[in-house]
Amino acid sequence: MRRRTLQCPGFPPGSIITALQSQSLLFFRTKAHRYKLRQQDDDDDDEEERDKPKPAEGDAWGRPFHLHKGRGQHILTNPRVLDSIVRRASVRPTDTVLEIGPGSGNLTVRLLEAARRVVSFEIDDRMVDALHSRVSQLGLQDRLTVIMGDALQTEFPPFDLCVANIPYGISSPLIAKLLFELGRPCGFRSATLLLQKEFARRLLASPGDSEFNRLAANVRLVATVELLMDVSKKDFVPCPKVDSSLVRIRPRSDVPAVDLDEWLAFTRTCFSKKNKTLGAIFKQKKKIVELFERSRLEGKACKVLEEEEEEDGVDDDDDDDQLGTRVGEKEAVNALELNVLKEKVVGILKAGGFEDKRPSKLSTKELLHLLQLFNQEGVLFH
Ligand SMILES: C[S@@+](CC[C@H](N)C(=O)[O-])C[C@H]1O[C@@H](n2cnc3c(N)ncnc32)[C@H](O)[C@@H]1O
Repeated sequence: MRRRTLQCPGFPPGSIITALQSQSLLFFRTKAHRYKLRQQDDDDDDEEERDKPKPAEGDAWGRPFHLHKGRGQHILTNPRVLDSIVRRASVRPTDTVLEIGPGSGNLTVRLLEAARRVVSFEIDDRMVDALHSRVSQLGLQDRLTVIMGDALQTEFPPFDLCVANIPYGISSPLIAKLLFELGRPCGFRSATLLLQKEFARRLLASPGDSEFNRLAANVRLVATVELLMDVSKKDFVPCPKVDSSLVRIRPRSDVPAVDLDEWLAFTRTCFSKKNKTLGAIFKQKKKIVELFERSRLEGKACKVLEEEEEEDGVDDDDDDDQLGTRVGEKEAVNALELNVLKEKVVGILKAGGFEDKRPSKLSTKELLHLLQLFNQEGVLFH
């Protein structure tokens, strides 16, 4: 049977990389060489051995290996870029580094050389095995802890820096986890992450920029973001469709005193239609109902009805007619309360001068001010 195989740096001879089953020749640079990747048939093994490119990275795999695009398995193979990531991450010899998605370990081995220890989260058990073998061969195993599992679902241990070429599919929730779920202060100096270029641009956007969105607004509240370098898609195997950017995210030490859950729920509402005016967003019935359900007004409205029910001796055994009346009463009260809430919300927006403004143009200070105005009037988002 003819089977397609592909040689590439970071993989042992004979590795099967299904994501790369194209007939074309692929080229990419390494520090010293420009390696040629060539698809060959298995029955050309002898020729393959002769012609095979020297792996750019040490590796320990001795068995076929399929890369899963769905898990973002694009291996960064350019040693220049890998070295640069570690350098720009400013790793200190005393640091514990958190790495998400070590894959075959191209970045991990460099981090291990620079840091005191590395804790890596990897979801793919085949990668974990390969990483363990590779790191053991280098004698660096004592400084590496690999946690097998989904990085989003597993608690992070304390760490000084996060440095990672992450699977791009988890960029948003991972950044949210790093910045909003580790408590205050976060306890780490910075996260140096390789991200999809377009995603990185959104993260770097300022209010008024077309890319500015809820994620950028949330991140700006608690961190600063800087662009370190762009990385070509040609530096990965298999070659993804998109280019990448390395960014550094630094948690702020001066985070405004705001309930972060309340802030996140508030920006979710504000940015639900980022190019509409806040007046248009908050006048939507759906939004008012959501606010009604969450705000204290709901508590009050329901309480009134519950008290009435207690006084009337209404209980679960009431017949359907009585229940129907009750439901009708409840709906009427709810409709009234909804109108009151809508007027209140519009009044707050008008008084603060926000009715005609668009969320994508508001600074953190302005958003915080609006949230404060809402909260002062008892309108809660969380
Ligand atoms: C883009 S590759 C990076 C590999 C390596 N760091 C490199 O630079 O070549 C992403 C890695 O993350 C792993 N991964 C995907 N989803 C994950 C998750 N939710 N938690 C932990 N690891 C994950 C994949 O199996 C893959 O090894």
